[in-house]
Amino acid sequence: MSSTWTLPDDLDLPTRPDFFPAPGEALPQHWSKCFGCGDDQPSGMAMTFIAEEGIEVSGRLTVANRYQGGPGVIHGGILSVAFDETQGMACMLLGVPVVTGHLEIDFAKPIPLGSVLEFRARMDGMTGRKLYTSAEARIVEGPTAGDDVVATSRGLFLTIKPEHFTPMKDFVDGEATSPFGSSTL
Ligand SMILES: CCCCCCCCCC(=O)SCCNC(=O)CCNC(=O)[C@H](O)C(C)(C)COP(=O)(O)OP(=O)(O)OC[C@H]1O[C@@H](n2cnc3c(N)ncnc32)[C@H](O)[C@@H]1OP(=O)(O)O
Repeated sequence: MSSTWTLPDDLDLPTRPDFFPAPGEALPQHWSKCFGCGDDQPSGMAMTFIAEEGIEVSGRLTVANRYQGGPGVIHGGILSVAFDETQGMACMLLGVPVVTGHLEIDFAKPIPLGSVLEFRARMDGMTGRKLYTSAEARIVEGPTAGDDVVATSRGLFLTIKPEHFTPMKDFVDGEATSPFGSSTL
């Protein structure tokens, strides 16, 4: 089964901006306490990202034992976090903060614990504040590594003003080590 996601006809495709890291360079984390990528989040997934050619980014996740859902396999929610994070990072191309409005995943194959997953995401187009993204994941290390796509995702992100996060400021855990709400390069 796959989704019924269809892209609107009237999308613009952004070009790669000068400020974006060159292909092969690392992308900065967008928020140090983020569960997906933050280095100040000990319980987090510590994903890392690099800029690819064009308007693509890639991310890596090592499937730790604590990410288990069914016996021996990754939890679908963890996989969803990884897609959310990777597709959000693809939106860095715009240089403005975004949040996820809608995310949908197709889980195509079981992913064993201990696998290393590579996610590739891109912006498929935008209109106004709405950014349409897609991504896929492959197992690049582990007992079932190969070229097969093991999961796919489509997501809608909305640009926001930095003030979006201001009402949440009092709920941040501990001292922020990167500027609050600075989801930009
Ligand atoms: C570059 C930075 C890198 C960041 C990486 C981050 C990775 C992690 C990202 C996350 O997990 S963010 C956390 C999860 N998401 C949230 O907490 C967002 C919660 N929702 C909101 O705050 C608001 O609903 C939202 C800002 C998304 C939209 O509210 P707004 O009042 O700003 O917009 P509005 O509701 O007027 O919708 C604007 C347009 O988007 C459309 N829209 C909004 N939500 C939608 C939805 N869910 N599905 C489809 N369309 C949607 C809406 O129909 C409308 O379309 P039109 O312009 O054509 O009229």
